[in-house]
Amino acid sequence: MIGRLNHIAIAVPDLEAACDQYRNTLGANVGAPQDEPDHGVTVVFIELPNTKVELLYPLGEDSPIRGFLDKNPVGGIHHMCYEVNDILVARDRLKADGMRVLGTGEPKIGAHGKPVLFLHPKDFNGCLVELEQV
Ligand SMILES: CC[C@H](C(=O)O)C(=O)SCCNC(=O)CCNC(=O)[C@H](O)C(C)(C)COP(=O)(O)OP(=O)(O)OC[C@H]1O[C@@H](n2cnc3c(N)ncnc32)[C@H](O)[C@@H]1OP(=O)(O)O
Ligand SMILES: [Co+2]
Repeated sequence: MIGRLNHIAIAVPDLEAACDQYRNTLGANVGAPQDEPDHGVTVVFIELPNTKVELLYPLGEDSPIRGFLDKNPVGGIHHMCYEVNDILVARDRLKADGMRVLGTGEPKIGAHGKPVLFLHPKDFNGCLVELEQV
């Protein structure tokens, strides 16, 4: 069911500082910040040869990552995003297996303009999982 690793997301307390570090200290190809109000975050993608890093910063009062940053004030790995061919088939199969799909259970359009869903971290060894339909 899951395919390529699309990205690994890191929640950061200072987006500009994290971008500077990846660009200047790590010499990475750092994209421009994208506000994603429907998801309550500002994201920056860092293109790597074999996957992407997604830097996350809270956007708005109801950001779903605010609690994470309160618990992890220096930041931390927030989620892993795997690619799937059919997100509704994947969702229904995961629900049938008793996995918790977060939010309404309906996919939202993510930062790449593709449908995404999130699966509860407690069902995946403490790892928040995002699925993106490609
Ligand atoms: C623009 C879209 C972009 C893209 O790639 O396209 C994105 O990736 S958007 C990313 C931001 N959106 C989301 O993360 C949506 C899904 N996340 C959520 O719904 C929440 O973050 C949730 C429910 C996972 C956690 O919310 P919150 O921390 O407010 O709730 P709890 O305190 O009840 O947490 C429950 C339990 O889970 C632990 N937790 C929380 N976040 C994570 C995490 N990222 N990884 C692992 N574990 C996590 C939290 O510590 C609690 O554990 P407990 O032992 O009960 O204290
Ligand atoms: Co993501």
